[in-house]
Amino acid sequence: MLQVEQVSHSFRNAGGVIPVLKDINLTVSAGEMVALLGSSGSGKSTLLHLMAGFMKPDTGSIRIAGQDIVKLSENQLAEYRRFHIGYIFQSYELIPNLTIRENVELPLLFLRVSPSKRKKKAMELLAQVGLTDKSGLFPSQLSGGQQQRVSIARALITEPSVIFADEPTGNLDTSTEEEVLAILHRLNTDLRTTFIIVTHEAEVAAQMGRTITLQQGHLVDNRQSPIAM
Ligand SMILES: Nc1ncnc2c1ncn2[C@@H]1O[C@H](COP(=O)(O)OP(=O)(O)OP(=O)(O)O)[C@@H](O)[C@H]1O
Repeated sequence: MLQVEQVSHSFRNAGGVIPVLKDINLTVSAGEMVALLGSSGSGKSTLLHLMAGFMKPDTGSIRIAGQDIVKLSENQLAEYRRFHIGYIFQSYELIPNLTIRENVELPLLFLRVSPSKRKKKAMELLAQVGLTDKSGLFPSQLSGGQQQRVSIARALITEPSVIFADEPTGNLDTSTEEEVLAILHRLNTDLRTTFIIVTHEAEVAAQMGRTITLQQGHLVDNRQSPIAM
């Protein structure tokens, strides 16, 4: 469902050109849970941003469900992201003055879904992540792990075929990390959502079905996890 072919990318700044990704090739099948592992600065977030359509690579193609997103115009890409892609940030990125339910509903507001349908769907997803009783609270009234569960519900509300997550448990303690990873696994099993998760923790990567390792912008390893759940 996701094919990255010969993707290279550089950043330009006052000091010159910084090559960040070099000739990346990878394929992810529908329903997989994949970890992107690598040391700091190896290019994980850059690759995730390219695959999620936040920016375009210098060269190469990125096909999601057959569509090369590199070829889309900015408007088409924004539209594509709204319908097909979910994104989970390390720092949750919830809107502080909206309630938990309103935060989860937000992607559907942009898709002009009616208020009653938005509310129903948001409450269903909040139930799935165990937060029904928190729906009327504001983000600051929730713990970090609860806020990340809200952001998972928000990412799922458009029923995207793939969810990209950048260090989704990076701000959480170990037991809360386990809870959040368990929710991602359950959603993967129940909804067959594909997850691509950036992490620098080998223990998190070991819980995914496959681990792709980057080193200084090169893909150096791509293997099934021996102990994947
Ligand atoms: N907007 C930018 N402009 C210039 N250089 C950038 C930019 N974004 C990232 N880089 C550089 O690209 C390289 C890869 O960055 P990236 O954030 O993809 O790495 P990462 O593996 O996700 O690291 P970390 O684990 O620390 O988040 C780094 O050397 C970084 O300094």
